[in-house]
Amino acid sequence: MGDALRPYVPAYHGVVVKDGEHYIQMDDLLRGLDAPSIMDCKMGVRTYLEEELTKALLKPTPRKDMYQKMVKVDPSAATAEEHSQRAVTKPRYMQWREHISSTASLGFRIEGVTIEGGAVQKDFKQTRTQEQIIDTFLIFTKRHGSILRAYQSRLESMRSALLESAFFRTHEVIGSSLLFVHDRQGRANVWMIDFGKTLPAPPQLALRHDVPWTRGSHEDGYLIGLHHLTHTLQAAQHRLGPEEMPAPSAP
Ligand SMILES: Nc1ncnc2c1ncn2[C@@H]1O[C@H](COP(=O)(O)OP(=O)(O)OP(=O)(O)O)[C@@H](O)[C@H]1O
Ligand SMILES: O=P(O)(O)O[C@@H]1[C@H](O)[C@H](O)[C@@H](OP(=O)(O)O)[C@H](OP(=O)(O)O)[C@H]1O
Repeated sequence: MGDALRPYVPAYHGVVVKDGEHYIQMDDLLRGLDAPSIMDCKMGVRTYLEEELTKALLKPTPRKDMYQKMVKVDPSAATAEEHSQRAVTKPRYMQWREHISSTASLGFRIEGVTIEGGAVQKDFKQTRTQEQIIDTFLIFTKRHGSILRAYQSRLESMRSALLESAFFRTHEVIGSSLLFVHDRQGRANVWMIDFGKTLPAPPQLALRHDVPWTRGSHEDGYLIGLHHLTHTLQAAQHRLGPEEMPAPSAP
């Protein structure tokens, strides 16, 4: 693709068929890195497609697995009816997930973290406040200001590319992630991944990506998330103290 986003996504190498299954081939973003640390942040204020909501309203499909996941976190979250059915619909579950995490308020949430090749930590369902997210970034980067700065700078240039991108202008980006990757040598980068629920927006709509979603608007709030994520990285650097701050610019 010749789009402005090209430098921010892993290169695509076509589809291969193996044992009857189709696989997308793409660049391995971890290749050549020394004990990489990885954080996956799911972007946007909404994490389900409008068509999933329409389907659920027309024909509600009870999801027992989602009810179980919900009451495991908070038994009081389900309504009396949901308790009696021991099931919830998918949009109901997804909206609840958005509100207990930072998705609804900040437009992104932490999904998973791996530090230097260790086990994947996925216990971020209730990580909601900026303070909690700053703490997670400080642990993830082991308080290295240079890595936090590199991440912030990459997000700033990504924002410019998003504003230029014809693809972004015309697509609703749902459930996509930013993958933060750094290694022991201090290499740090951020990539856009997971476009499984990225769809062309209806042609009559001009998507802004920086306004809250209302039903039928197809807005995803991607730029709301990017804004808060960038500010969170900046706030994390302020927490490091003067010795880790960037050199002040000349007056
Ligand atoms: N190009 C890549 N190079 C290296 N690792 C990657 C790459 N793409 C994805 N990953 C890793 O795989 C994880 C899952 O990726 P992705 O979300 O795109 O897949 P998925 O099949 O949609 O999985 P899920 O259903 O869990 O979201 C990411 O969090 C990341 O750790
Ligand atoms: O993170 P959780 O709390 O485990 O919840 C899952 C998560 O929200 C996934 O994004 C979603 O897949 P999609 O994004 O593909 O919809 C999945 O739906 P699913 O169970 O219908 O796959 C949910 O179960």
